[in-house]
Amino acid sequence: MIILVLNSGSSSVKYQLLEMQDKTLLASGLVERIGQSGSAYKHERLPGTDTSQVFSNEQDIPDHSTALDLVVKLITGEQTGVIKDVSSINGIGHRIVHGGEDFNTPILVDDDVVEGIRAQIPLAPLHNPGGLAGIETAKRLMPGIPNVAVFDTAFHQTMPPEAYRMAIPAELYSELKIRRYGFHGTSHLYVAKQCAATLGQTLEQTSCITVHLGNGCSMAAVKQGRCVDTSMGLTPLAGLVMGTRSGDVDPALHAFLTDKKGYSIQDIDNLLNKKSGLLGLCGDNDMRDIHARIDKGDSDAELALKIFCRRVTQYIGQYMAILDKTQAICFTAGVGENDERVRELSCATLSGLGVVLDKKRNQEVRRGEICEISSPESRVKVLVIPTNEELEIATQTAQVLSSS
Ligand SMILES: Nc1ncnc2c1ncn2[C@@H]1O[C@H](COP(=O)(O)OP(=O)(O)O)[C@@H](O)[C@H]1O
Ligand SMILES: CC(=O)OP(=O)(O)O
Ligand SMILES: [Mg+2]
Repeated sequence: MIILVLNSGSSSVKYQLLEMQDKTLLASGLVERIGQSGSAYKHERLPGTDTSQVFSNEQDIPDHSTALDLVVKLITGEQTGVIKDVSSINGIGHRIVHGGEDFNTPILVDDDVVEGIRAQIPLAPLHNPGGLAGIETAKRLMPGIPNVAVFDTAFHQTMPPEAYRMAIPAELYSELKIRRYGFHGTSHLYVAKQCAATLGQTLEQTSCITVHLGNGCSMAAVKQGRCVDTSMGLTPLAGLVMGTRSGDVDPALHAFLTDKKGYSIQDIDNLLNKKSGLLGLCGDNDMRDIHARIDKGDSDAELALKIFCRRVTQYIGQYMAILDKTQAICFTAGVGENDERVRELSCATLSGLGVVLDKKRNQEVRRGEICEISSPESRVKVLVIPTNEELEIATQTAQVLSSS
């Protein structure tokens, strides 16, 4: 079975083509800056093999439809391709960020599902439109091939009401479904499964904290394989400090800013989503640039790093307090997998909770591999686990297709 996975963002499409029998990656790539200047693609054929070939180019890519057209050309092209034509594809798996309360499992896309995804756009304005564009374009360019939607929110649907309800008037939940949803669920689930395998047990036997630190950052408390709490909320703005998102702030900030600066709701939304986080604190949002500045003695960059890591520490403490027994803390995604300083600082004050990092192991993490970075006396294992949202989406897509 051949599955195409599309992870459509607001201005990018990441894709993977996989042969599911042995989970071989046939091709992968990224189309970025869609609709902006400097749009470009990077495509890799048979990644990680001797014959691997990388193709890239800067070219005009005005919209998602053009981007997907390009993806189809790349995977079927004479030089770049790995299949003759799209009829070899058995199914297309789409990452959809917000599924609300309606979707707690992956689902075959029909008109009702499309409408359900559209209905959540107000709660994920940066993310859901790209996902929908991916589905609509796939239907047009690859008619007859089934589409499956895999939701970021699905894994978190097992949270109990005491985790997902907010302390605001109850009718706002019944009328508008205002509650915590949580995101990056596909990544949290994949990492929890990998954690279980690393500990030599089933997912149902596994209680761990998954720490996804990428562009967007979130954490999940996983008890016996099920999510019981997570840091993002109604939208992907809540919780941890992120590249450009504030994470948790005092809710009174909105009224105060309107009063003092005359900001509109839109202004504040934009401020907290796009101009805050690490970027707002120090003017840079890529952790690598922040370290380079700290190394030159920049105190704004240092403070931004400290605030970022302190929030991670606080959430780890919170989640250890609600899990009966935390077996492991798992760092993942761009920052979590690659940034030893963030991992060290985030765990620095946790020894009282039985979490002790081994400095050397933490520095010697090998890219792309699962590594244990806690010291032998640590009561809680600390692991670095590379995430693979696309593989998890492909696996779930294949399961839906096999059972439909
Ligand atoms: N070597 C590294 N050290 C620190 N941070 C890194 C490193 N490599 C990548 N990153 C960070 O990872 C982030 C992207 O993470 P990723 O999980 O790919 O995000 P997304 O999937 O949301 O685009 C970048 O913003 C960058 O700050
Ligand atoms: C939901 C979310 O924040 O996704 P990303 O990290 O891809 O922006
Ligand atoms: Mg991501």
